Amino acid sequence: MRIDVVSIFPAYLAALDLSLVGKARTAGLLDLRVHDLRDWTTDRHRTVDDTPAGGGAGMVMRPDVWGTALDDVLTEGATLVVPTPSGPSFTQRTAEEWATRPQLVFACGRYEGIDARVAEHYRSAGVRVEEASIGDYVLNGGEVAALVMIEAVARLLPGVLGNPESVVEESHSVAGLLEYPVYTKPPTWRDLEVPPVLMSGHHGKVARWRRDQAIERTAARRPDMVAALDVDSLDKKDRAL
Ligand SMILES: COc1cccc(COC(=O)c2cn[nH]c2)c1
Repeated sequence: MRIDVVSIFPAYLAALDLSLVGKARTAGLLDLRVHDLRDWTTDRHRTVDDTPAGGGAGMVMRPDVWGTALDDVLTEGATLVVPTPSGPSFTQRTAEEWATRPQLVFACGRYEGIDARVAEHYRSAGVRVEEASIGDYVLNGGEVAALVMIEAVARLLPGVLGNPESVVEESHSVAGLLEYPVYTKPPTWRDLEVPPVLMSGHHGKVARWRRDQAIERTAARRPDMVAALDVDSLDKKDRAL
């Protein structure tokens, strides 16, 4: 998979050279390229923004500079991702879908955002354009959101994570449930005990306890997710436990 990030703060993306994503790059599993949007400016001041049409505070990123940059970066079958507070929520399902794409191009907006005609132009040119939000808050730019989404996608790529089982088991992957609480040694720590069932060696009981914990946690912390639960599939899995 190829991932490109276009930003006026390319240094922000240096974190991608570390750990998991860094290993995936050196192993050739991920072709990650970071670009400075200002490389596509033509004026002496390397201007990327201008005042908002219709007035109002702040600045808007110009369509012409973004257009020349994205024309150079987008390849056949690419998905253009625009991190923005006003996009649909990025979830584990989104990460799973994007992990199958040949190329993701992240357009990191700053200021008040990017001229809306950029997304409109590429959509009408047949490019898959996905505006995506990582949460209901406003950041100063899309770079941090791009880091979040790239990590969530990259770790799903075959060979990137040492231990593939841990991808399946974990939170938000099992039937839309939150993850159960985890424990390790020592069996007692500051008078707190590991739940005895986990020390029983009875795998069926452990699996059921974990399932029950995941359901309880989801109901307590994320009632919104309970509404979307596929109870039948839960039942089926429960009967198998
Ligand atoms: C492209 O237009 C804009 C405008 C304003 C801020 C940003 C940066 O993204 C976020 O703030 C964000 C992404 N998910 N949750 C918050 C982009």
